[in-house]
Amino acid sequence: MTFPDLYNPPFTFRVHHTCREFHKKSSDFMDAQTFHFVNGSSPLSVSPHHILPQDKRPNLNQPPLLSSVPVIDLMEEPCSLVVDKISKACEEYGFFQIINHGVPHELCDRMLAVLTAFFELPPQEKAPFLATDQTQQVKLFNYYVKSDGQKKVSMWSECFAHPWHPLDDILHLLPQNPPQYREVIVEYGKEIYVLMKRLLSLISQGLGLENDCLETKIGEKPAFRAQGNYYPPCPDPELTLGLNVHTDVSALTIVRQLEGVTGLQVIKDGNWVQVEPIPNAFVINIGDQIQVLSNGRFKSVHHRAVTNKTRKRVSIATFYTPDKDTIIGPIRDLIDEQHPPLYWEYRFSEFLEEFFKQEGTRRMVKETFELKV
Ligand SMILES: O=C(O)CCC(=O)C(=O)O
Ligand SMILES: [Fe+2]
Repeated sequence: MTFPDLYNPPFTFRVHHTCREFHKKSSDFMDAQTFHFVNGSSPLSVSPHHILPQDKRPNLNQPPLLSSVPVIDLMEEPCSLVVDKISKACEEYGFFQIINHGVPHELCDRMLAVLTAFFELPPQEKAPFLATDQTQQVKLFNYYVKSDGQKKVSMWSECFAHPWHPLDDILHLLPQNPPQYREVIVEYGKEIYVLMKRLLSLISQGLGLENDCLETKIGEKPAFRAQGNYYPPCPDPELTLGLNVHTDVSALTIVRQLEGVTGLQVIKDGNWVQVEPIPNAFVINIGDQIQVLSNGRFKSVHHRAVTNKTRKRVSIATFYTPDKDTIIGPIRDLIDEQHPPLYWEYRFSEFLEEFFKQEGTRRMVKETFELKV
């Protein structure tokens, strides 16, 4: 791969100067934000605001990653076998991939295509979506890591978040360009909704609970948030990350990743394991809330996205998360003398408060709610 002769720095927007019309006056969040467009350019070197301190770099030269996460065929018979495999994967990896899930392949391709087209619009066209406060329904933003001295290092990615279902009330807030964006996310959201419910049922059964137990515990008004992630080729993948090491705050996450490009990695026994992009598969991961509900039996595992020199990567994560007023704690049926509760019961808003407090760090949110036994 050769890069263009000219050094072409990523486009930077200081939100409160450039997009005054989106400025919400009293927002501290706003003053702290500088957004870095990383698309559309292939710089010869990584600019300083993307360079991680030594101890936070990905260290890609480690020995090759030997295993990948389990791949589960949802059509396999009998269904009890599928339940057992999911249960084992949730205990051992916190991640698995599914095939034969019933969501049309071409719809998923279209979803990633419109997302890519959106990210590849000129910066000026994306500027109206730049995040100005945490509560914004539709927002374009970068994740960052706080390095020593609290300096913010942006990840080598752009993220675009908005609800994925139901969309009637917010459709007008979603991009008009590319023109198919709205219809595709509506269609995709409907399919993911069915799949999400099916997975929650299988995971409940894997815990030995009633089919609808997890769905009921997560509550009647779950939040359906989607996050598109765009990782352009990076001149020096050793210096930066696409997404910092994290666990998902959700109950459950369904990720679709572009075929043919690796990047997602998961911690397994202290090593980073690559989640191979398999044609027409979804990556499923347990979020913090199911870890707590299952009393620690199913794991919400640290993962990250690394970059590469030659190929862009795109993914969309659809999260299923409790409403802020929902009370979350270990499910009573999973507690007995051998399995004492490992977590306090909390209101989900308390969890979120802690989550935002730890912004920019390698978060340890659920650990804050651990009961010390
Ligand atoms: O790009 C990926 O595959 C990872 C996405 C992810 O972990 C997230 O959005 O939380
Ligand atoms: Fe994630």
